[in-house]
Formats: sequence, C-alpha cells, structure tokens
Amino acid sequence: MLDGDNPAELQCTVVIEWLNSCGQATKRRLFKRASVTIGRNEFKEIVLRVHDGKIPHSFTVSDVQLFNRFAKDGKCTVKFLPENVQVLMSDCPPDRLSTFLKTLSIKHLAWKTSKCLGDRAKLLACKNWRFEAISPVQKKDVEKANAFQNKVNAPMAPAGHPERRANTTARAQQVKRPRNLCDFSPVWPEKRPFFTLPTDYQLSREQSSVLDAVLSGKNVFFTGSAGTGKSFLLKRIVGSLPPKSTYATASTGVAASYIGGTTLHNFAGIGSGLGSLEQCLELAQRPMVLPNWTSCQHLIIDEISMVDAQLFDKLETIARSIKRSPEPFGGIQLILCGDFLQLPPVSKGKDNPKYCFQARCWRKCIHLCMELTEVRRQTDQAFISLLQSLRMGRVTEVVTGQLLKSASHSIERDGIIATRLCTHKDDVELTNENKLKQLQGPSRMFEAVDSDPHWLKLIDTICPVGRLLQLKVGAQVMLTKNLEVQKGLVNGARGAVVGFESGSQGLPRVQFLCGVTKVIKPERWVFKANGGTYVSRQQLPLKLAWAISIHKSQGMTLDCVEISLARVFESGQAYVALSRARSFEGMRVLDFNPCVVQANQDVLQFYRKLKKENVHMQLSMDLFLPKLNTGP
Ligand SMILES: Nc1ncnc2c1ncn2[C@@H]1O[C@H](COP(=O)(O)OP(=O)(O)OP(=O)(O)O)[C@@H](O)[C@H]1O
Ligand SMILES: [Mg+2]
Repeated sequence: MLDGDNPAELQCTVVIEWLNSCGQATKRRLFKRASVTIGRNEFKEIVLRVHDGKIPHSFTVSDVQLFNRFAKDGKCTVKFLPENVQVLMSDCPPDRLSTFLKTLSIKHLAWKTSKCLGDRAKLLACKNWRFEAISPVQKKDVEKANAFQNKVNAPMAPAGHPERRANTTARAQQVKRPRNLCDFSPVWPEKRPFFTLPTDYQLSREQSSVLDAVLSGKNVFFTGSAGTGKSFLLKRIVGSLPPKSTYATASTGVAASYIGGTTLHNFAGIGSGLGSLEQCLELAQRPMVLPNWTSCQHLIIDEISMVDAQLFDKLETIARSIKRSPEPFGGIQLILCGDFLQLPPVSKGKDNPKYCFQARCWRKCIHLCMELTEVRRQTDQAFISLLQSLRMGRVTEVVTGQLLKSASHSIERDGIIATRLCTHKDDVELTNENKLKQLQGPSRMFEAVDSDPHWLKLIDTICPVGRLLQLKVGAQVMLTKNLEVQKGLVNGARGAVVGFESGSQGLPRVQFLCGVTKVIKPERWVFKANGGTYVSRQQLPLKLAWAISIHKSQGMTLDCVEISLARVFESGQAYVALSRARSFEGMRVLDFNPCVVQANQDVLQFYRKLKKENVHMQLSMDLFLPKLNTGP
C-alpha cells in the first residue's frame, strides 16, 4: 500500500488539469490513489507518468514549472508548458515527496545539458513509444545539474562573447519561471553547488527496521532508553506517511513540538479526559474535532510513558465507536513510542495512575514491541553505562561516588552558566524572572506573531517559545530549534546574549557554547490544529535558560546542566534529569542521594517480560532486516 524505496516513485492523490490559454481548466481527472513515476521515453527524455492501474498518462518533462511551496504538507504541482497541462499531487508522504522532487529536478537539469533531438529528428527516427524506469541519481547527474544552474546564474559574458548567447537563453528560461517555483535551487551564493546527491538522513539498522515495520502497516510500540533516537525516528516516520491521514501527537506540548505534532489531548478533543466515557465521546464528536478521528488512519504518540491507561482505554473505545469498526482502535494504525522508565503519567488527583501498557486494550492493540538499544545522545561509554544502571534503579557505590564527584565540575564558559533542572515548576519561573531582573542594563521585549489568536491556548501549549520574550545582555538562553546542525546550533544548545543589533528590530546576538556567535532572527513554527487548519507562531527561537523543569526537559538534549534532585517526587524523574546531559563533563549534580533514584516495579516487570519475548521480538525484527540488506 505504501511506497517502497524507489525515490522516483510516489503514491498519492493526483489531479490532472488540461488548461486553456487563460489558464482555466477545460478538463480535469482525479486519481485518488495513483502512482507517479519518473522515467525516460524512447528518446531518453524525462517523462512523468501517472498511473492508477488503468490507462497511464505520460508527460514529457521538457519545459516545466514546479510549484513546491507546500511540499512540507505533501502537496506540489508540475506544470507542463508546451502541453498546457498541470499535474497536482497531494497527500504525498512529505519526505518522499522531497526526495522525488529533488530527483526530478536533478534528472531534468542533467538532461538539459545533453544534446536534445528536435521534432523532425524524432519523427525520422521512427521509434516505438517506450517508458523505462529512471536510474538512481548519480554523481554525474548532480554535476551536470549544478553545471547547468551555474551557467544560468553566471555573470553575463561581454557582448559578442560566445557564452553570451547561451547564458541569455538560459536566463530567459529562468525569468519565465514564477517566483514560487522551486526546484531545490534557491538563490545560493556563487560557486556553492545547487544540488548534492540526495541523501536520507541516516537511520541506524535498528531504527530502519522499526520504520519498515511501521510502513508494513503494523501497530508498533517501540521503546529504548533515553537518547536512543526514538523521537528522531518518529520524525522520519511522520515524513514517510501520507499527511492527510497521519496525526503526530505526544503526551506533552514540548515533546509534540519536537516531532512537529500536537498534543494527544488536542487531537482527541476530549478536554482533560477525566469525564465519563459518554461525555468524552460527545466531546470527540464536536464538529471541530470529529474530522481528526474520521480522517485518522495512522496515530503516532510520543512520550507514551506519560499517557495513563484509563485515557488510552477511553481513546480506544471512542475510536471504535466513531470509526464504526470492531477492530482495535477502530482500525487506526498505532505507532507508540517512549520509555516507561522515564516520567510516569501525571496523577491529576488519582492516587496511582496506571501506565499505558496496563490498559485493558494494550495487548490487542499492539502487534509488535521493538527496542532501540544504541544510545545516540551520549558517546562516552562509561557515562552511558552509568545512565543505564540508574534507569533500572540500580545505584552502586561507584555510581554514587561519580555523581557526588560531579558536584565540583566547572562547566561555565564564556559567560554561559549551567541550566538548573528543577523538580518543581514554580522554582523555574521564579529563578528565570529573578535572574533576569538582577541583570543590569535595558531589556528588550520580543512579541510573537501568531497566525490566529483564536488558537492562542493551543499555540502556547505546543510551541516551544512563548508569546513574549524579554531579554537583556547577559541573559542565559537556549535554542529551541535546529538552526545549523553542523555548527552545533541545535535544539537545546546553550548560550548567552552578548548584545543587540542596531535598528528597529534590535535582534539579539547570542554567543553559544559551541563557539559560534550569531544574530538570532525570528523563526516560524507551524502546527496542525483541529479541522485540518494550520496555525503558526513567529518568534525568536530562544527561551530563558537559567532554569527549566525536569518535566519540560523530557525529550531534550542539553549541553550544560546543573541538577538538584533533593525534591524528586516521581519514579524515573532523576533518570530523566541526568540523561538530558550530552556528556558527564557537561553536568553537575548538586546534592546526590541514592534514594532519589527509583524505577517503578511494574515497569521493570513489563520490560523483563518483553526481554523474555525477545526471541520472538528478534524474529519479528529479522523479518524486516533482509529487505535492508538488499538496499544500496
Ligand atoms: N540516526 C541518527 N543519526 C544522527 N543522530 C541521531 C540519530 N538518531 C538519534 N540521533 C540524535 O541523538 C539525540 C537523541 O535522539 P532523540 O532525542 O530522538 O532520543 P530519544 O530516544 O527520543 O530520547 P528521549 O527518550 O530522551 O526522548 C538527538 O540529538 C538526535 O538528533
Ligand atoms: Mg524523545
């Protein structure tokens, strides 16, 4: 049902429109489930073929416009200028669409550099019509595509120079293109390559087998200790599924923002979820919420450890009722992810909330439990082992000794001081407010631009940045978005404000621990709200970082942390705090006491049982591995 690994093929919804000279459609055909393939015809020209199992429609890609402004939402349009026909694709898995368009652009531009046959030569060649699959993008295709783009962008040769004509023609083609045309070749500085070989961000072998299991349609729960790349993989899963029927959610707003999704509560629309089943069902059928349920075919939930069993059972019943299907979860594919040895469900007045795996429906809902074992957040094996034993609630004397020793770590550098991880929310607000007040000098206020004030509450919950951000020189800040991964400007990177730009905006200049100083500009976060609407917030990707709560830190990777564990009140809380640190040297534990480290006994038993079933689990994983081995 879902796409294979071919980057030149897409499964999606397609509309083909034949236009008149005014650009109006005179004929339109809809293909709800079509396969769109890039290939070559008998003259080696690039061809786009739309096929729904009946008669294929093929178009030669000679002079085309490509509109991909909404590629991230799984939509794009290819307009064939000589035929005056446009192919509108929608509901494409976004990552696959991005690779597909890159392949199309590179192959098309590489073809443009070759010698093309004219109409007369084609007629004389008397060849039969043929469609053959295109070969994968090669280095030489990329070089040719870059050469073509460089020629288009090269400075004009002097009049009369032989290069002048070629450039003028190429430029004329460029000028004809609309502003929103994008062939993955934005206006980049001269000499930088426009294209590189399409590379998927590399998943590890075990991450790939989870992705394969998901794409095979199974209901999957995957777990793994902190930093094994569960959320990283989830982002990839989100990009590989059709957007219209896929809902990416998480139990908390922070975790949801990391995978570009929304909270599970917002998706479900059942308020706190504490009402009776009847009340919740009624709430879930409100006009703004119902489409979430009816259109959902793939439900992703990150940080599942914080979803309680009662809520999960309620959601399952609601899904069956709305979908009018007796299948578990009404036939919605479930992709659940998290580590039950991290934070448990929030108690909200209940004495002892149960974990999701203790829900009545858990066993019938989950087909496959998989585990990621390779830690990616930390590289130091000794630190990884220390964290692993804390996760299981084991604190040896050696571990205690090491953690006590960390109290003397000097981790402050270049005016950047450690972020304090607090057990209680009130401490966080107080610390950040007071520290900012104590700084000398004028402050600057940055106000977010929200797309729709109607959704303010939702945006506040799932956006990692606040509506108002007050900064002063010396303010301790944290990046809330990946800006330049190679330079270390990643989500969670720590820095301090060292100045403000002149001008009306007065943007802050931030010095980061990785050594980079950068002027921070506003960024945009886009979220899917109920009823299929998209909402956005534009704000500086920064938050004050003197302190953050351990609950808010779940899912984060932090550079430089100071941890106070004296008031720990949940099992798994100490492990969550300690496992945020990228390195042992970047962490300072103030008041370590072994009794704050606690792993829940039910969870330990659940994981022991999973381990026992490991033989079975491994077999299931192996089913997906041969496919990987045959890959390039
Ligand atoms: N395949 C990969 N290639 C490169 N980096 C990766 C890969 N997988 C994970 N990472 C990196 O490892 C770090 C931890 O990943 P991630 O936050 O997804 O872990 P997690 O299992 O969700 O952790 P937690 O349980 O704390 O939420 C991140 O910085 C992420 O970018
Ligand atoms: Mg995570």
